[in-house]
Amino acid sequence: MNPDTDLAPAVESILEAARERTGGDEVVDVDARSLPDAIAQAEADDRVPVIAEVKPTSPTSDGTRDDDPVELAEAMVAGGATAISVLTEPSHFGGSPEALTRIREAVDVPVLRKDFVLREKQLDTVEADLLLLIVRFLETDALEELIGAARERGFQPLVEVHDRSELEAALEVGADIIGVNNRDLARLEVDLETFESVAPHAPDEVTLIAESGVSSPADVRRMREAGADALLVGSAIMDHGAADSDVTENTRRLVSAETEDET
Ligand SMILES: O=P(O)(O)OC[C@@H](O)[C@@H](O)c1c[nH]c2ccccc12
Repeated sequence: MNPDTDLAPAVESILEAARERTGGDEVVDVDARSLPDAIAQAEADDRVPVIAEVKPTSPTSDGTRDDDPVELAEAMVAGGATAISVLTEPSHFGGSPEALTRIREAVDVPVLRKDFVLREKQLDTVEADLLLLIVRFLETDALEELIGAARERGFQPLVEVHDRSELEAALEVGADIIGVNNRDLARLEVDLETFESVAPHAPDEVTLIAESGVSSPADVRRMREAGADALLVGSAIMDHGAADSDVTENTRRLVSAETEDET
């Protein structure tokens, strides 16, 4: 959309690092686990569909968790997570493609690769079920090409938007899994109203995900009432400030937000 304008300094430096990174040489061929199927299964079990994120740290988190990523992912699945998101960005999020590969071997839910993908070459690093593409960083033509290239390799593209015009751009190029990021990439502030204002403009057949800033069962219910098919939650589950925080319990609390009346 407006590549590289008005971004927070941390985001600028992440993009700079991403431009330097290339993927592997072997074109991957993924047999993807379906996110819509996993969401339907969660709904059938009365679990709120939560995509729990393994994020060792971030530019906005108040600490770093150096737990084994596989143990974290398994703890999230034990808490009822529908899918796992894994940050593979190394410079600001403490992530790695290897961690994702190990997690995908260890769990049987869909796994999202969360990174700053700018070029097709970056797609060939690692097999994942879903691949994040961020509209903000990509011209429409590049977005369309990357969606095609991702699908050719078997990935389900999850296209991230932040406002209505980005949503229109995503729909125009055929995105069918769309995440609305409540965090803006200019000031890095979170506002759940972002999802509420964008969601009504998405057609029903799109799988719509509320991303970022969901920290309590009340937030979960608020996003679900606004039309979220699933929620993407990192910080509230990782709880970076508390190294011994129970990731399974943190996940379960959000997953059961519609069946237990905790606030
Ligand atoms: O930790 P939170 O506020 O629950 O947010 C998770 C996830 O939405 C966030 O990590 C995220 C959303 N879009 C991104 C793009 C790149 C890196 C990270 C992200």
